[in-house]
Amino acid sequence: MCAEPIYPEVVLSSAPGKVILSGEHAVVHFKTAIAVSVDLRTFVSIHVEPFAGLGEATIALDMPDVRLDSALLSCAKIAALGPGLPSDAEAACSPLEMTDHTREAFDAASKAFVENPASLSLASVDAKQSSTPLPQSALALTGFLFLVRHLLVDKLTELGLLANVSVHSTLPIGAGLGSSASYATALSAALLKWRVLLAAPDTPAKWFHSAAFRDLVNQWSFRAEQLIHGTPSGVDNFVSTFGGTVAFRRGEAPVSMPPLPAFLRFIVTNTRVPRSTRALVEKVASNLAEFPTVVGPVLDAIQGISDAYVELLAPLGPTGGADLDHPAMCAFLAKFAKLMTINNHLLSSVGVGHASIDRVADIAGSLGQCATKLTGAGGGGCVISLVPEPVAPDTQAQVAAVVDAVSTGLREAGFAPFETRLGGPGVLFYDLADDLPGAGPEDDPHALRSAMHAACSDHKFWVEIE
Ligand SMILES: Nc1ncnc2c1ncn2[C@@H]1O[C@H](COP(=O)(O)OP(=O)(O)OP(=O)(O)O)[C@@H](O)[C@H]1O
Ligand SMILES: C[C@@](O)(CCO)CC(=O)[O-]
Repeated sequence: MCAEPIYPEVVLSSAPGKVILSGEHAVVHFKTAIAVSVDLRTFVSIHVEPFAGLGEATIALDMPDVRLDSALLSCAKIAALGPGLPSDAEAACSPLEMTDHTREAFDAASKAFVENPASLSLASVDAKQSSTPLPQSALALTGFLFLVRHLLVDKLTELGLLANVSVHSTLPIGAGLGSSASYATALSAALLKWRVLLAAPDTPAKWFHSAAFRDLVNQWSFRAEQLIHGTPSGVDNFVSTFGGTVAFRRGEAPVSMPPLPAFLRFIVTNTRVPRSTRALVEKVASNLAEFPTVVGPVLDAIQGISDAYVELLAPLGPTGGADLDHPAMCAFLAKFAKLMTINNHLLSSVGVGHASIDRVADIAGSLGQCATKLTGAGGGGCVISLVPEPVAPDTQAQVAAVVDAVSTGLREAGFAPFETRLGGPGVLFYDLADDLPGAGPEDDPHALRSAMHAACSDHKFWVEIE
C-alpha cells in the first residue's frame, strides 16, 4: 500500500562498463575471467508523476544513444506481453527463470515496435519517431520491456502514473566495454528502487546501498543481459553492479581482487569496427561444438592465463603494490604483458580476432613496445594496450612520451585511443541537487534530461587522448 504519494520525484542511477583483462569467451564455458570496472557509465533517470491528460498509465521513453526518442508506451500493451510477477511477490524480489517463451514474446514485441511504433504506443498519440531508431534499439528495447513489465508496469497501472525514463551513456556502444550490462544494471537499479518506493515509501535509504539490494540488481540485470546477449556468463553485469576488480567463474562465488597497481597503465582503443557480442559468443560456442579437442584446450590455456593473473595480483594486497621497487614493477609488467599477447593470439585462434585489432597491436608494439589484446567480445570493438615501465626509474615523462607517441600513431590510423580510470564503484544513486548541476527542480523531467545529455555529451568521464 502506498501511504503517502511520493511523486513527482526522480530516481537517478548509474552503472559502469568494464574491461576484461583475461578470460572473455572462456568465461561463458565455465573458465575464470578477470575483469575490472571502467569509469565510463550509463545513467538512467526515472521521473514518476500522475498520468493526468494521457488517460492511462504510460512510460515515456527516451534513449538518444540508439536514437529512440520520446516514445509514449502504453502500460496496458506492455502488460499484455506476458504475466508479471505473482501478486503476492515482495517489492524487492528476485526474477523468475528466463524461458524461451518469454524471450520470444519480448523479442517479437521490440522488433514490432521498431517497424511500427504504434504497436506499443498509446492509441491516443501520433506514434512516429522523429528520427529513425538505430538497429541496436531493438535489443535495447527487448531488455527494457522485460524489466519494466516485471518491475514497474503493474504499479504504474494500479496508481495511475506516468514514468519518464531517460537513458544516456558515456560508453561506446557495442564495443567490448560492457555497454549492454551497464545499461541493464543502471536500469534495473532505478526500476527496483522505484518498485520498492511505490510499495513501501518508508523504506530506509540505506537499503538501496546494501549488498542485498545490489544482489537483486545484479540478478535482474543478468536477466536483461540474457535477452540482449543470448547466453551471458554474468561477468559484465556483476562488475557493473559491484565495481572493482574481480575473478569471476560461472556457478562460483566471485572473488574480489586487490585494486590494480597505479603503475599499470592502459591505452584503451576503439577500433570503431562494430560487432555483435551475441554473434561472437555463438561463433565460439559453435567452433567448440565442432572441434572440442581443439578449441577446448585453448579455453583451458585461457584459464591458465587467468590463474597466472590471480597469482600476480593477489600478493599486491590492499595498497595495489604501491610498495614495489622498480625492478619488481618491471618484472610484474613484463609478465603481465607477455600473458596479454598470448591471450590475444588464443582469442584470435577461436575466431574472435579482427584485422583492426592486429593493426592496433602492430602500431602500439612498434611505437611504444606495448602489449595489446582485445577486450570483451572482440571482432573489432575495443582493445587494451599496456604501457611498459621504462628501464630507468625516471618514469613520469617517459611514460607520457610513450602514451603520446602510441596515441598519435593510432589516431593517424583512424582509431580512437583514450585513457580512463579503472576499478571505480559499481551502481550509484545520485542526489540531483549535488551531483547533477542544471538538473532543475525535481518535477521537471525536461531539465533533467537536458542536464544528463549535456553531462554525457561532454564525455565527462572519457578522456580521449589529444
Ligand atoms: N546507452 C544505451 N542506450 C540504449 N541501449 C544500449 C545502450 N548501451 C548499450 N545498449 C544496448 O546494448 C547493446 C550492445 O551490447 P553488446 O553486448 O553487443 O556490446 P557491449 O556490451 O558494448 O560489448 P561487450 O558485451 O563485448 O562488452 C546495444 O546494441 C543496445 O541494444
Ligand atoms: C564475450 C564475453 O565473455 C564477454 C563480453 O563482455 C561474453 C560473456 O561473458 O557474457
